[in-house]
Amino acid sequence: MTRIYDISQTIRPGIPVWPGDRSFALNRTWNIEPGCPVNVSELVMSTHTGSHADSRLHFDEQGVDCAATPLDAYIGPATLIDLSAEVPSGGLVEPRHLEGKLPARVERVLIKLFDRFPHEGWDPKFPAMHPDSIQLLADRGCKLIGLDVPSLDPQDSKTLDAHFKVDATGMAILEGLVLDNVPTGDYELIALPLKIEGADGSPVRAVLRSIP
Ligand SMILES: Nc1ccccc1C(=O)C[C@H](N)C(=O)O
Ligand SMILES: [Zn+2]
Ligand SMILES: [Zn+2]
Repeated sequence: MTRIYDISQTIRPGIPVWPGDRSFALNRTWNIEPGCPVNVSELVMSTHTGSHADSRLHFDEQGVDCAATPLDAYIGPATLIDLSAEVPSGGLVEPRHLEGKLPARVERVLIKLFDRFPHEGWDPKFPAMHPDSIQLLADRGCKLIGLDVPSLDPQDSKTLDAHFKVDATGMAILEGLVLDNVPTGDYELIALPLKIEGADGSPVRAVLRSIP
């Protein structure tokens, strides 16, 4: 019997977003009433709201958008590890944190960095990735990195060292996952970005399916 773990944030009014970014809104544009058989709404949101995928366009003006991003990285075997006790607030995931926790080859890695996901708040000191850790993952064959924190890089980064190292290694990026209450181990990941032309990021409905 396989089990599905929903590792997605609930997109809702008031969902915490990157400081200064667009708040989420769901606005009703049509209402069921005489002469109108349907309710229809519009979404107003940052492309980096909640659990999302970055496209290369997010940090590279010449990068591909979500509509042109290859999908193979977003479906398939993934390994979830928990570094929330090892990496301090404001710290970086260093290669030494990964060496004892990952096999020699790994296709996709999800890393839990929050002790408890801050559903109602924003932690500006969220842990992030050292670029050398990205290289270590790439050397082990990794083609997707997923985190529970809002960015691969620290909130105050202006150089985006981890993003550019990911770019150089061709890895796909998921951020803002909710990895609480999921046992560490091996799963099938399904987390497809929407096919939005021109988008630098896209919300995903990310799930992990247990492997029988
Ligand atoms: N909304 C923003 C506005 C300005 C600067 C960064 C963001 C981010 O969301 C960070 C993004 N999630 C990232 O890929 O690191
Ligand atoms: Zn992002
Ligand atoms: Zn990012």
